[in-house]
Amino acid sequence: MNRPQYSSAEKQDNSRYIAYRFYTETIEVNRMSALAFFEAGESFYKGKRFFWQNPEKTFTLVGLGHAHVLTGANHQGRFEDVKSNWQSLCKQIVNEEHFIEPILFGGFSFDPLNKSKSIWREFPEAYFAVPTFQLVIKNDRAYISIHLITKKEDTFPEFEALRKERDKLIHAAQVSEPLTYKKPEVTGREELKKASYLSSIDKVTGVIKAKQADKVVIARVLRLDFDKSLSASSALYQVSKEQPESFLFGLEAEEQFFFGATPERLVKVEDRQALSTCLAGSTPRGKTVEKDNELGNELLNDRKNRSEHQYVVDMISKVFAAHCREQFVPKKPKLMKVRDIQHLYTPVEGELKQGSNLIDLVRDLHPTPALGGEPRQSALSLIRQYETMNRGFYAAPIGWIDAKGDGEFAVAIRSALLDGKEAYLYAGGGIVEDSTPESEYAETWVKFRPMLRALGGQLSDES
Ligand SMILES: C=C(O[C@H]1C=CC=C(C(=O)O)[C@@H]1O)C(=O)O
Repeated sequence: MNRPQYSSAEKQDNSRYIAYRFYTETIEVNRMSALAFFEAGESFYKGKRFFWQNPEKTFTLVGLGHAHVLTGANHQGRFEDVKSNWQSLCKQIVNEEHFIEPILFGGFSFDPLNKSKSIWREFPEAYFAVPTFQLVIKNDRAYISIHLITKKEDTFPEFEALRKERDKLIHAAQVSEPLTYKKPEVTGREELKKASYLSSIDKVTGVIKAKQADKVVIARVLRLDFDKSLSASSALYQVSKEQPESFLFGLEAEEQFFFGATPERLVKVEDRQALSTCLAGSTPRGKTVEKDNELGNELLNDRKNRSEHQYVVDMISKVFAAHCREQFVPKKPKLMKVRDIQHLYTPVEGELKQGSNLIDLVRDLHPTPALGGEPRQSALSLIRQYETMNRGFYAAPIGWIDAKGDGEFAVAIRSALLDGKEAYLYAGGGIVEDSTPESEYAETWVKFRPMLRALGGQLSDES
């Protein structure tokens, strides 16, 4: 794979420093379908696109093409590298007056120290891009920015060509028929390493009983086969129809596409106000209002789920205490109800201290005990030992940061990796002392549902 390594905004070139220049130009356009804009990039920017929409639908982001890529293979410093390279790049922004900030979008892998065989061949430990064309829809208004990051002095012809290209993309997105795609046809399904998943739950509960850890999140993979390759646009279309109340995300890396509909915010920063969400402890939705409320109340009062949840609240509160001046943590969780599942949910808020930024929070929060466990390091080594797979970008931070430092990262759960005619779906759950393989297995079926619905897979009766 021929991908640039970490690139900093200033590099030594012929023994003198030549700075990158970061040109950005934004126009406001008539509101258009973000998916249609994503689709408009199919011919020329395939493999270099991303999509993001927050659950409130107040912020939608699409990127086409790469003005600059930051990737990483330096697991110890991957967060720092992304942070400092982005800050250096932002210092090179030429146009002081830009009413829409340029955005860096991407994610990190779950655990770079996991050396299990990986199907995530196009996704390095950190993979971020500044798009060439950036669509932002916020407050019901749409903006398209062109980004050009170059060392060249004379960029006028290049920029003119990009303006023409931008206008073609806008036109294509605006005049296209409303997107509709048929549900894909699943031709096969395999629960990968099911037996070892079930026995890992037994082993991990044993380790927890022996007091070597308090909580460990164990996940598994389901593979779906199709008769033809699915397009990234059709996958996003299906997921946006099926899961409107979650974060929707999609990240292309050459011919692989990682996408999902996650209810879990890792952290958001806006004007130095930080917000995180503790989400752990789950039960299915009931078929009737009465049953739904009954299940919800049971969850709120269930000792096992409350203890799983509390580990997350304690850890996130600790990280916020280190990075925020004041923090606000409600004493008791509430319920978050999404289409297929209800969770215990506690929001944590604070105001960033001088010197801390969004990427520092991402670095220190990942993985929370909702995806790793408690204590973190023991949980991670137990996951490496027992999970027998490589999570890639599943359960890891995915999101964006702008040139001002505002941004938002979600936890990439309820997600799948599309790879040609195959899709790999991921789901896991928090294991504590009294977890059982049967109930954990059933819970993973509930967590597979968002992606099964999107990809046309049969929902299991076991859930
Ligand atoms: C690991 C997953 O969910 C986590 C997030 C919310 C609730 C969870 C739970 O109840 O176990 C998990 O910690 C997943 O969806 O794959």
